[in-house]
Amino acid sequence: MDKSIYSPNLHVYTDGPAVARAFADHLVDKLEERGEGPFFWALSGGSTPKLLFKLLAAEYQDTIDWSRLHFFWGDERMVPYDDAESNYGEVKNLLFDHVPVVKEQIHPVPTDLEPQAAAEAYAATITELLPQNSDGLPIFDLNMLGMGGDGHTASIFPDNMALLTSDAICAVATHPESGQKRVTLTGPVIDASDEVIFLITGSSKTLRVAQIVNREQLADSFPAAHINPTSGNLHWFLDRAAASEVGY
Ligand SMILES: O=C(O)[C@H](O)[C@@H](O)[C@H](O)[C@H](O)COP(=O)(O)O
Repeated sequence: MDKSIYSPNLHVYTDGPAVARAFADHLVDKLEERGEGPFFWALSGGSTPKLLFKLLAAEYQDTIDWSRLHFFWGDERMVPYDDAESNYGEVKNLLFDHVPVVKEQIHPVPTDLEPQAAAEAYAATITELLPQNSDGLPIFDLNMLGMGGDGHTASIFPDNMALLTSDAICAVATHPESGQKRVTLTGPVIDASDEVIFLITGSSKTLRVAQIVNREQLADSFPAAHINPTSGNLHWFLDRAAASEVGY
């Protein structure tokens, strides 16, 4: 990792709910800033996003013009949508069933297909709907990511760092412990996003966050440490627990 260029904008909040609220308010600001037109948002799975989806459903019904939003996923588990493991199913239960989203603007990974076919079909949808940059890569307006305890992000795991530089838009990944098949956006597509925001909370992430933000040697082995959007709009929304070993 080129230590001279990797420096996420850190935002530290009291706890998980405060991180979720900060993200929700940022989304409102981003939509206002854009004025009008479609807004392409890639969601992530994980625990902190659950807090966000519940908050949006409870308090942001009237604050957000839901008709502008197109929903995608940074990664998805290859399970049925009604499976407890489904990232899409999670958002449907916590958010989509409670706010006036436009059904046709929800673009889940087609997990009823075989993994490779699902990745190709999902990539075709993304290519069809999103604007592209000068490299022909789709531009998400906002890419929301988490970071696993092993430093993975989306479903780019430490044992498959090649996905960080893949020329595919989406790829099939395998969870290193469970063997679960996933579809994930690749590193170059994530880095083509107009803005990338990591939501990282809890003491289980303290060491990893410190290793990456303090640019310790080990950082190179964590996929999350390599996400660096060409826009420069890289933000880490942390709670105090996750940020407690960051050297300012
Ligand atoms: O599908 C997934 O599992 C997520 O996309 C994954 O990348 C997640 O963001 C991290 O594992 C962090 O999850 P937590 O926030 O629950 O620690």
